Amino acid sequence: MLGRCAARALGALRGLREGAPPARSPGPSRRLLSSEKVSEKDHSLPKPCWSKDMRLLFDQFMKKCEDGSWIHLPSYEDIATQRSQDFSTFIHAYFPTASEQINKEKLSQGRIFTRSFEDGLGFEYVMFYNDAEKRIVCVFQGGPHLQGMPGFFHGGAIATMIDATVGMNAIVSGGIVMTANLNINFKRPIPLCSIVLINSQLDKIEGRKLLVSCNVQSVDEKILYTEATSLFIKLNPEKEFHIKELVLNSAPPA
Ligand SMILES: CCCCCCCCCC(=O)SCCNC(=O)CCNC(=O)[C@H](O)C(C)(C)COP(=O)(O)OP(=O)(O)OC[C@H]1O[C@@H](n2cnc3c(N)ncnc32)[C@H](O)[C@@H]1OP(=O)(O)O
Repeated sequence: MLGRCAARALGALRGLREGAPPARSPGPSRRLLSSEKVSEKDHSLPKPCWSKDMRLLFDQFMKKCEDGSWIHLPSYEDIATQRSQDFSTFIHAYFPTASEQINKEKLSQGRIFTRSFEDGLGFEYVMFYNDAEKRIVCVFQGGPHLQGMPGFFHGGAIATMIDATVGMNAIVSGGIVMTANLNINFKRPIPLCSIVLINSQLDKIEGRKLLVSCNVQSVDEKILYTEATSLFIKLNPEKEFHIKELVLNSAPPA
């Protein structure tokens, strides 16, 4: 019951952004003009580069969203710099010395790393959040530019997707957080261009610390590729930020 209420509340938050695609029936993304600096395209919706299996998994999870137990998380190229100035301001105020060293001219070109590749070549993924269970499942299809050893994914690419998934779980559960520690056991190499499931779970919150674990499995769950544990530190223990809303409605303004 509580879980459903939370899911409805999250769903309501989604609706705050004008033109946000509804959770149950995602619409097509608006075509970009070449002059636009930041794309409004929701990269977590089906694209031509998605394989049949990726599309099938997306449809299965969207079905699970229908009763509100799971929530589809949209994903854009930019979150902080365009959509929420106060988010950037907070982060820069938390790290004043590091902030001074940022090249402000380059800042406007900032993009979320996992969304900076051409469609199909890098990270294609979609995340679904279960509020009652504090879980995120990420369906990940890595492209050919993520190669490490010939024919397999680069370990750094896997680590990146793990960090993005457990990080999103920590953000949705705890607010503004940063990765303090990430431990990864690579148990089996992941064939290049395959689709895997990244299952993350919030294990514990201890004051400012959030512990999140995850595994990476084949779609049929027969192969356990990777296991990881992580520690996130909450930066805003007192200050309430609309970070959940920001994540769920993270499109830059039109
Ligand atoms: C929306 C799209 C986003 C998608 C998700 C993306 C997720 C990606 C997230 C990232 O990759 S973040 C980038 C990588 N991380 C960093 O650059 C963080 C660098 N580290 C820091 O800036 C600071 O160490 C940090 C902010 C994490 C903590 O510094 P603080 O000064 O705020 O906290 P402090 O050092 O006082 O530590 C608070 C508590 O955490 C504990 N702690 C901190 N770091 C720890 C550590 N590494 N291991 C164990 N414990 C640690 C520390 O001992 C202490 O425990 P107690 O409260 O019990 O005394």
